Amino acid sequence: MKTIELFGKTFVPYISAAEIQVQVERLAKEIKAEYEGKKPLFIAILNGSFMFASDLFKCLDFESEICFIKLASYKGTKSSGQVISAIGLDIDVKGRDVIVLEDIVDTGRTLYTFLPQLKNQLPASLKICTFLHKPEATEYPLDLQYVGFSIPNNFVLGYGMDFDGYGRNIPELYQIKE
Ligand SMILES: O=P(O)(O)OC[C@H]1O[C@H](OP(=O)(O)OP(=O)(O)O)[C@H](O)[C@@H]1O
Ligand SMILES: Nc1nc2[nH]cnc2c(=O)[nH]1
Repeated sequence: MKTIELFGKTFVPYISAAEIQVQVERLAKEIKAEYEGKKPLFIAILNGSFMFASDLFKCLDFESEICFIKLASYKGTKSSGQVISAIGLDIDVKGRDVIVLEDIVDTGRTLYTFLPQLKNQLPASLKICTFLHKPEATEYPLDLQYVGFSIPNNFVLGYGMDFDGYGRNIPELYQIKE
């Protein structure tokens, strides 16, 4: 793996594609042990999760469903603060065993704001599976049941994650060089 230059920033190799695959397979095994026979519904949050969701889903050799949604955030009224709405959630989640798929939990704000909306739709169960977690950066309390890697609070690039729109297609993970 070589160094990558993007918009004046330097990124250095961090986690190889082979190491990623090992953790994806480990997560798939853990999920299978808990969900086989339950026909779970995976809800992957676009854009960043597309590569992780694809790799994970390929490893799940039992009946499961997946859909991809986009979260749009906008300022609500003064009293309601930030509002996040889900675009593309066209499957009824009521009574379903739902697993939300994320590429990264950083501050935790995205999921902390969005999960109550999913809970309102009364899934049978609701868990989070995230490829990356930055524990030092997380300000919002979240129960993360499945985590690929816990990483330090440095900006990462690749494996679906971008810097100003670019770098999502890199099959391994890079870290910013400070
Ligand atoms: O825990 P948080 O601090 O809320 O950060 C995590 C969120 O940030 C990224 O999404 P982003 O908004 O960059 O959109 P993208 O997936 O389209 O790149 C990532 O995919 C998570 O959804
Ligand atoms: N690309 C990228 N997107 C993020 N979104 C939240 N944290 C990160 C990060 O470290 N890298």
